[in-house]
Amino acid sequence: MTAQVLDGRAVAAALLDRVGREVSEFVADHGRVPVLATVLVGDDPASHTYVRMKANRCLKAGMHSHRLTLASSISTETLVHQLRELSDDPAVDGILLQHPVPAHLDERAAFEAIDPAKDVDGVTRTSFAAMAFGEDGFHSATPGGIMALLDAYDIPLAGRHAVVVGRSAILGKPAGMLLLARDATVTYCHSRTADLAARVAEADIVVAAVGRPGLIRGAWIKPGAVVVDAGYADNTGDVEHAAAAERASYLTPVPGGVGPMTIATLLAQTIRAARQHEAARQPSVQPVRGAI
Ligand SMILES: NC(=O)C1=CN([C@@H]2O[C@H](COP(=O)(O)OP(=O)(O)OC[C@H]3O[C@@H](n4cnc5c(N)ncnc54)[C@H](OP(=O)(O)O)[C@@H]3O)[C@@H](O)[C@H]2O)C=CC1
Ligand SMILES: Nc1nc(=O)c2c([nH]1)NC[C@@H]1CN(c3ccc(C(=O)N[C@@H](CCC(=O)O)C(=O)O)cc3)C=[N+]21
Repeated sequence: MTAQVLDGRAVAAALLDRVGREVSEFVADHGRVPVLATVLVGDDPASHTYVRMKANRCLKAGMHSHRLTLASSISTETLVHQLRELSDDPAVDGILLQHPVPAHLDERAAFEAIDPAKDVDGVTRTSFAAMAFGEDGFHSATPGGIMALLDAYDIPLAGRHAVVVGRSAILGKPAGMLLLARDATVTYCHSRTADLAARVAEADIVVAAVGRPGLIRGAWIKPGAVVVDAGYADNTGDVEHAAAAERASYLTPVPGGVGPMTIATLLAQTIRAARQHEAARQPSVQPVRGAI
């Protein structure tokens, strides 16, 4: 058996078409273009590439991107201040702070300086709680993109054993929460997991989110399992692809799988934020002046 490819590029293109149409409607209705602010700290070339890709996609979808690049030597206070300014800026609809920030900075404090109404990358604790409780809110972009990709292929999740390898706040942990919300039985694995091979071998659905090429061996995959490879180190995933494709029912390629879905989800959430932003500006019920 050779696995069917989960074509993230194609599913993302369809999603971005829809976003483009929604942006045109938004511009017609409100006379302005939605704006995504991206914040990058330091000069890691890979991070620059991702941020540039996101900005290019914004333009293609008819949105503006406002790029802020900060020196790696800045303090947490400065970064928090910059993010609060963007949060308070009425011209900004969505904010993305590229992870990871340099190690001397408090990344959590920086994420929390993002107004949850503008948290289109789903990194704040408000967004995380909404994901965990199954409430309305912005999804963490990569896990949201993974769910949209699984749904595009009608892959059933309820009652299936999902094994998530990796537990970062922007990827592994929220991916498990979203799978749990869809009634999967979820196991998290991480750097202290005792027998990774045995845990992966039990999975009906594997989500690899580590950043170590080849960590997940093809021979570990249960025949018929669905394999989602979110790893992205040197343009390479975490899964040993050729061998996994012999056993999996579905497999995401790298590139062309989770990456494009992440960007499409980010932009879909940005147009949603812009609409909510406009709705909040025009309250349908006018306050009664002098009533109290
Ligand atoms: N395609 C896309 O859109 C995106 C791709 N990525 C990619 O996904 C990968 C992970 O990103 P991110 O979550 O930010 O990375 P982090 O470095 O923040 O987290 C990595 C996770 O992997 C775990 N881990 C490390 N080594 C092992 C091991 N030997 N066995 C099992 N688990 C291990 C860590 O465990 P512990 O917690 O114990 O340290 C940690 O939870 C990267 O390659 C990144 O580039 C990320 C975001 C978006
Ligand atoms: N706060 C935050 N949110 C993120 O979503 C986030 C982040 N930080 N830090 C870095 C990672 C990495 N990431 C990628 C997004 C798209 C592709 C992508 O679209 N890649 C193309 C390849 C593009 C090419 O190289 O030509 C693909 O997989 O097909 C890759 C990687 C988002 N990340």
